[in-house]
This record gives sequence, structure tokens and C-alpha cells, in this order.
Amino acid sequence: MSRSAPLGAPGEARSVLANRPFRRLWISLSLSSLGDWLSLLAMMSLAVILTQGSAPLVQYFAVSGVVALKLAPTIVLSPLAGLLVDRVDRRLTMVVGDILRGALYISIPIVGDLWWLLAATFLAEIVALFWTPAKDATVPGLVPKKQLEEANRLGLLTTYGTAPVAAGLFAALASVSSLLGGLIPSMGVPEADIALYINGVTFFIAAAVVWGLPVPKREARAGAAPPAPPAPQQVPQVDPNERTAPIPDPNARTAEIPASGDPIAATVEAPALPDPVEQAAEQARAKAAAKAEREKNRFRPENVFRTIWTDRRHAGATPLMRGLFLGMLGVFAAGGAVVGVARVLVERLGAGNAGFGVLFCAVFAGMAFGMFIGQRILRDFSRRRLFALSIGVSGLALLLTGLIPNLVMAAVLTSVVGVGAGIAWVIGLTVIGHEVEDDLRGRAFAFLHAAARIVLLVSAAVGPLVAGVIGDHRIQVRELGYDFLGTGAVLIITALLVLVVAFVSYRQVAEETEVSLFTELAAALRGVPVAVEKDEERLPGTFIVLEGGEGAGKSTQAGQLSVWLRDEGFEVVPTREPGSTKLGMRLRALLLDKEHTGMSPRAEALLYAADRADHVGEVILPALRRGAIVISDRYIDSTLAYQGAGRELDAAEIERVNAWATDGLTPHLTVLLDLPPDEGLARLGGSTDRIESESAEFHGRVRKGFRELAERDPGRYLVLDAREPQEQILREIQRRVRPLLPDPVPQDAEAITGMMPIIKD
Ligand SMILES: Nc1ncnc2c1ncn2[C@@H]1O[C@H](COP(=O)(O)OP(=O)(O)OP(=O)(O)O)[C@@H](O)[C@H]1O
Ligand SMILES: Cc1cn([C@H]2C[C@H](O)[C@@H](COP(=O)(O)O)O2)c(=O)[nH]c1=O
Repeated sequence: MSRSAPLGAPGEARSVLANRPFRRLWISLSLSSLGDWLSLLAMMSLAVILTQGSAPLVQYFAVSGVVALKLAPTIVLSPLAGLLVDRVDRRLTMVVGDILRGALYISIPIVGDLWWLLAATFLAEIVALFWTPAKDATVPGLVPKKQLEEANRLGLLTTYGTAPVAAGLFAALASVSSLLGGLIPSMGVPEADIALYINGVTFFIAAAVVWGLPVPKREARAGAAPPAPPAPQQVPQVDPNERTAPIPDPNARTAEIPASGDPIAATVEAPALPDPVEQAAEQARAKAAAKAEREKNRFRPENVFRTIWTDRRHAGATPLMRGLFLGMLGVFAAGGAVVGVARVLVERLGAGNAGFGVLFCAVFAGMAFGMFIGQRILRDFSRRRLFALSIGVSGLALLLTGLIPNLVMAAVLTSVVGVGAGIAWVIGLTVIGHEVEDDLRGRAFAFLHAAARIVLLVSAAVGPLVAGVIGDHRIQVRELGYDFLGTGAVLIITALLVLVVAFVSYRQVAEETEVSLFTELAAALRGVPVAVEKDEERLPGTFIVLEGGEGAGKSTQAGQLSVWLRDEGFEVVPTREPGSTKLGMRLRALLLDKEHTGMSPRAEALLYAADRADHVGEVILPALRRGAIVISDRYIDSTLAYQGAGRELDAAEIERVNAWATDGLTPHLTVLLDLPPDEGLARLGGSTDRIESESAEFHGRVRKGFRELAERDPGRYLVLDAREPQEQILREIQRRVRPLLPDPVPQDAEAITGMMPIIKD
């Protein structure tokens, strides 16, 4: 049983965007990103156009030069610029940066020369070196700390999400421009030029938006020094490093420093004879603490190489990590190779900028689609296997793209490359998120992102060079001719590498299981979890769980459902958590006794899991093995809702512990009785136990947690409004349960004997 961690709810994004200053910055960032992608496309295209008629190698070099000049400076030099940018006004840096970049891009088509194209690309990237850290440092000053993660996520979304939009826009521009050029020859302005003009304008608009931003003044910003603690007045200032500091008098009454470490409090408590050495030491401590705080809050520009060096151990910590990192970087290499050679490839295939835009859009749109469906497709298939498999699919699609020199096929196949990459990326991120401990997770992701950027840069810049060195060849076998293109060769080489990566990563990542890849895949394609198929051989019973908040009516429905099923001729085992075994009863008493208010959330989660392990072993499994229908009032999802959402423990960790406790036993059906917590608690009345007496916020989170679980697994869940009359709720449950039930009389027996159903109870 595997569930994904939520990837940032739309509600969270909305609340961050409700913050006006951040929204404005985000809009400006989106415009700049759109302009950036548009300019990358336009400049790669211009590099090809401006070198038309030159030797193919020159053309390849020109494209590679654009990619290298566009991507390298931000990676290599950004730490340097970051140091400078922390010393100047950030808003001014962003505004001037946007205006300069806009002007540079507009100048490229006006000058219309390859060298200026390369020079302007480089200069614009140098400007971006200042703009990006200024923007990164501004965000924490605009949003509250708890929204920072979501704000960064939104930033990433626009950085990469604008790529397909820019590509679509570029393709549309190319089509419109060639249409106009066909109709009125004098109107045929090259689309790359138009794209660069549009790009310039997006930067000017972004500058105007940023100009109106209320960026806090330096002192108030996260990076600014906190005000120095006021110095104690009655004590002479002593430098702790000063050699002439007075020697303490051992007989003097010493001023006691309170636990708070507040030097003023210290002087107030012992005003008569303050110890100058203690005071000096205290001042030094306060100074050091202030310095440490300043250091902690100081904006540090990202140093890609240092990040990779210092955090490399996260990538090699375990075979699983190695496999994940290798696979994800392989995927980036594939993406980079496609981006690098795409413009020359479409040129060789006889298509112009429209084809280039389509190809670019196909990769990124495919990637976005892959990320969207990554956690949703083949729900019953192991995510880890799917990770490696999707890299393999990307590799195969890339291989075919290289082998088949046809634009339509290339568009379809590169979108498949993108889908595979997107699936692998999102699964990889989720698994790393689950596997790496909380405090190391940030470093692991930092390593991944830094390494991915380098891999992308290298493969996008080196790809065209290799293609140029290999060159284009026509292979003629009698009347059959085949164009073997340098670009195709690069794609084939990259594809073979990606396939090797997929294989190695599969070996490292996939769980050890007796179920073969193909058996599991075939079962998942039919929509049947292979584990359930296996279990069904051993466990002929049916497992139904009722979930919901306090007083939702679970016991009522469990009782009525049991009566109905018994009437239908089944052996029914109604049960509940916690407390259905001898040990469980003791655990229930411990868990619900108000004496234990303040129990640590982890201990609480483990006690519920212990009860569950006993419950499964002693009651549920034996009943399922007999073929009975087990109806349990609460199961694992209660822990996910109460201890996960309610106590805010990590859901993935709870899942892992419970999967182990229950040996992966998952219900066939979970009925969620949904009810506002206050109504449920009002139904119970009387005294409350330890969990019932939690705050309204806690119960609100529990309800939300249940609903999210149900949304994520609609196949297993039936969600009902618990405010409906009991009889109606029962009818809904019966309707859903009926198809799950085994025939009380085996079909063959019925055919032979024609007997009445056997009552198993
Ligand atoms: N659909 C309903 N409408 C109104 N009241 C109901 C409904 N279903 C159950 N009740 C009443 O609500 C109260 C709580 O019901 P029940 O004990 O079944 O809830 P529960 O979910 O098992 O509670 P707990 O959280 O304590 O396990 C009972 O008095 C029951 O009669
Ligand atoms: C299984 C389980 C239960 N709880 C909480 C939920 C309830 O407040 C009590 C159980 O009592 P009830 O009779 O079902 O109302 O325990 C929990 O917090 N976590 C769990 O895993």
C-alpha cells in the first residue's frame, strides 16, 4: 500500500497568492520566465538562421554556443553575484536588470549579427546573475515563514511551467509569420525577431510590476542584522578579548546570570557588585548569538558546485538513493539532449521554427502531463518499479526519435520522452521525500537540483557539438536511402545511455519480491493489485472498515451491516480498534485515559499500531482465512487522520510502521462517515476521553485528513454524509458492499445441487 505525500494543495497556493506583494512579484517572475524561454527558442533559431549557408559544423557550434552562454553563467558565477547583490537595493537591482535584459534582447534582431547574438546572450545572462539572487532574497521578506515553501513551489511552477507556453507561442508566431509572409511578402517579419521583441516587452512590464513592490528596507529584511541587545548600564563595558580585563575577585559576590541569559536581568538581580568578567562574557555571548542569528538569516546565493560537493553523500547513501538520483539525472540528460539538438534537427527535417516550437512544447507538455499522472496511473503497481520503467520508456522513445527522421513522429515521440521523464521525476521526488530523514531532506533536494542543472547544461551544450562532429550522412542501399543525421546520432547515443541508466536504476530501486515485473504489470493494467490477487488465494474473506470522526455513527452502521450480512448467510466478524484483543483492551485504556494527556504523538501512533498488529494477527487474519466478512470500526486510516493530520506526524512514516504492523493488509472497502466534528461530539454527549477532548482545530484536521485519504483512493472508499438518516446510510453501504460479497454457495455447487445458500455462521 503506498500513498503519495500531498504535493501542495491548490488552497495553499491560493492563500500565498492572496498576498498582494508576493502576487505581484510572482507575476513579474512569470513574465520574465516566459520571456526567458521565448528568448532561448528565438536565439537557437537565430543561430541556425544566421549561419545558414555556412558549414554544418559552424551551425552546430553556433547553437551550442547559445545554449552554453545562456545556461552556464547563472550556474558558474551566481555565488559571486549573490555576494554583491546582498549589498545593493534589491528592488532597484530587479528593475534595472529587467530593463537591461529587455533592451539587450530587443537589440539582437536590430543588430542582426551572430557575434552580437552571442555577446548579447552572455550580457543578458550576466544581468540575470544579479536579478535572480535579488528575487530569491526578496521572497522571504514578502511572505510569512510558514508560506515560504509554497511560495518557492509556485516559483518553480512558473520557472518550468512557462516553457510549454513559450514553445506554443513560438510555434504560433512562426505559423502566423509565415502565413503573413505568404499573403503579403513585405509583412513577413522573421518570427525569431518577433519573439525577441515580445521578450523585451515582457521584461519591461516585469520591471514596472517590480517597481511598485513594497520590498522591505534592508534593516527589516531577513538578511538584516537584528538590533543589538541593549548594554547593561551599571557595568563598565569590558572587551572579553582585552588582555587588561580586571582579574575577578574570588571573594566578590557574583552576579548570577538568569537562565534566559538576559544581561539586563542579570544586572537588575545583582546590582550591588556586578562581576565584570561575567558581564563581559555575557556580552560576548550576546554578541556571538547575534552574529550567529545574522549568519543564519543572511541570504546565501546558491553555489551549485559547493552544494554538489558537500551534499554528494545523500546521493550515494543507499542503493535506493543511488538508483533514484542516477535515474533522475539520466532523465535530465535526455531532456537536455533533445533541447540541444532540436533546432538543428527540425531544420534537417525541413521544418522551421513552427516545428521547433512544437517539438519543444511536446517535451515540456509531456513532462507536465507525466508529473500530473505520475501518482495516479497504475495505482496498484509498485511506484519504484514504475520509476525505472518510465525512464526506460523515455529511453525507448528517444531511441525511436533518433532513428526515425520524421517531424510528426518526432513530436509524438518526444512528448512520450517528456511523459516518462515527468513520471520518473515526480515519483523520484516523492520517494526521496519519504526515504530521507526530515532534517536531511532539504540538502538531498539541493544536491539533486544543482546536479540536474549541470547535467541539463552539459547535455544541451555538448549535444549539438557531438552532432556537428558526427555530421549528416546519406546511406543508400540500392534505391532505398536513409538519412543518418548527426542530431539523430546524438539522440540515439543519449537514448542508449538512458536505457542503461533505467536498467541499473531498476536493479537498485525496485523492491525484492517474488512477483515478476510482468506479472505485476499485467495485474496492474487489469486494475487488480497483484498482492490482493495473491491474498485472495489465501484469504477468501472480505475486509470492510468503517472510518470517521467521533460520533459519526460507525458502531451503529457496523452493527446494522453485520445483522444484514448474517441474514444473508455470511459469517460476520464485527470488530473495532483499539481494544479488540486482551492486549488491545489494555492499550485502549492507556490511550484513552485522560491521565495520559500530553503523551508524545509518536508514542501514541506506535501504541495504536501495536494494538492493530495484535488485532490483525489475533482476530482479522484468522477470520479472513476462514472466509468470513470482517467489519472493523476503524483501522489504519484512523491513525493517518488522527496522528497524521491531527497530530501532524509524517504520513509516510505512519504508513510504513502500519504496513509493517499489519503485513500490508488493506481493506477491500473503507466507508467514511463524514460529519462536522461538533455535530459528532454533540451526539456523544457526556464525558469525553483523552482524544475526544482534543481541540476543535484538532478534530477539524482529522476530518480534513479523512477526506483527503478518500480523495486519493476513490476506488477503495465510499464517502457518505453521516447527517443522513441511519437507514439511508445503511442502504448506500449495502449497495456498495453487495458486489464485493462472495457467493454464499460456490457457483459450481449451486449448479450441481440447486441447494439453498449454506449458512456459514
Ligand atoms: N445517521 C445518524 N443520525 C443521527 N444520529 C446518529 C446517526 N447514526 C448514529 N447516530 C447516533 O449518534 C450516536 C453515536 O453513534 P455511534 O456510537 O454509532 O458513533 P461512532 O462513530 O461509533 O462513535 P465513536 O467515535 O464513539 O466510535 C449514537 O447515539 C447514535 O444513535
Ligand atoms: C484506531 C485509532 C483511534 N484513534 C482514536 C479515535 C477515537 O477518539 C479513539 C477510539 O475510540 P472510538 O471508540 O472509536 O471513538 O481513538 C486514534 O487516534 N488513532 C487510531 O489509530
